[in-house]
Amino acid sequence: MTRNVLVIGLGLIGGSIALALQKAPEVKIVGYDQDENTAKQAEMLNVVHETVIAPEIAAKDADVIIFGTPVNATLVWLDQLKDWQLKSTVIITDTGSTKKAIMQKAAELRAKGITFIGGHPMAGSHKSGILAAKPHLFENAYYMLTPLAGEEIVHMAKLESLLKYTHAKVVSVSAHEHDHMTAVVSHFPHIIAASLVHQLRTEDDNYPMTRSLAAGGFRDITRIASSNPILWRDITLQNRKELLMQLKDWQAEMGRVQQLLEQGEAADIEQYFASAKSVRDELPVGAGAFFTPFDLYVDVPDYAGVIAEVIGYLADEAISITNLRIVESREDVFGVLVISFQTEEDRKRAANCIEKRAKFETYIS
Ligand SMILES: NC(=O)C1=CN([C@@H]2O[C@H](COP(=O)(O)OP(=O)(O)OC[C@H]3O[C@@H](n4cnc5c(N)ncnc54)[C@H](O)[C@@H]3O)[C@@H](O)[C@H]2O)C=CC1
Ligand SMILES: O=C(O)C(=O)Cc1ccc(O)cc1
Repeated sequence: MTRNVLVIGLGLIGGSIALALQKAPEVKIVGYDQDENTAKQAEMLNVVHETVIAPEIAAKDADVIIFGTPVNATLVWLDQLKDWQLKSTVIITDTGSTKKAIMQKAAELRAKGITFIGGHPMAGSHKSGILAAKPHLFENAYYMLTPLAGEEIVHMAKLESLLKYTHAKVVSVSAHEHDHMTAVVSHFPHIIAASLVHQLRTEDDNYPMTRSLAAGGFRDITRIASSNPILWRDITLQNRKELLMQLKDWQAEMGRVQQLLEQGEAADIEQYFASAKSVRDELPVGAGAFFTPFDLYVDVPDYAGVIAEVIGYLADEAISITNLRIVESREDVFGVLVISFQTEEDRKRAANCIEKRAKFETYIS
């Protein structure tokens, strides 16, 4: 029997979910986006099977409804859908980066007999919009569910039987655990990235050249400052309490750094970096990664056609790539070519192939 899925909000995440779920058998995916142009593109690019001009039109036939909207917009919809005509068996979920406020609304929905299970795929990018959507975005990433206490197992099973087509690792946590952990690894780092960019901007008057030197490390650590400001405004507002606690810890940490600098003890400063390095080096690779997990760095000399040469070797061995970019971190003759793969296996094969055939050094960041 056909499962009707309604996706509301067809940007990076809603679009990627819709594309991934098209691999499920007997699923019809209907989409809605408040932006008409996005809705048109969703149809043209076959991200969904069809679109509707108002979500309540498709909601009455939906077996599953998924919100891919910014978290404040989701709260507004959750209020409105209390008056929609819905199947008694419908499962409603979202993809939002915050969970506490959304699960408070879920409790109100439960009181009306409507099932809402919070969801958050821990994969994405600083890019937004439907054109950035891809079916494999969530592969190998954690997909957190935040059911209300006492949620029925059959409801969870129904949702999970669909989400398995994202090939993500589905785990359940409480809304509080969710908002605490994501504040640490995702939301607070966005604030730090934005603040570093603001700090760079203050250099413009006296040292305008500083910007041109912002390569390599600075670009890496501030990539997420290029994310959609509306999305991050809403996430920050909804997770304000956790973020204020993170900020307090950060200020204490900076106090520790200030002391290290004032004391100027080489061994203590080295230890500070060494202990951070050992924790960073032990972080799991590939699991729960936010961006392309399987990047391979290739040291390539600067001559015409070098990229085509490397890609040619990979094509010869039928190793498919998902992305390609140059990191402009060096001013000398060597650049760093970063090639992304879908799996660890592909990355290993590519490293062997490039080292053997091109004799260029490769490494993993
Ligand atoms: N960007 C990321 O990497 C990740 C984002 N998320 C969460 O996923 C959700 C969507 O984020 P993205 O896809 O990145 O954003 P996006 O900006 O790419 O897409 C959002 C879409 O929702 C539409 N929209 C906005 N307000 C709407 C409304 N009131 N009704 C209907 N449609 C509306 C927009 O037109 C747009 O197409 C957010 O809740 C975000 O917190 C979750 C994981 C990763
Ligand atoms: O691009 C990145 O590294 C991200 O941080 C993507 C991201 C954004 C929001 C989320 O809730 C989860 C992941």
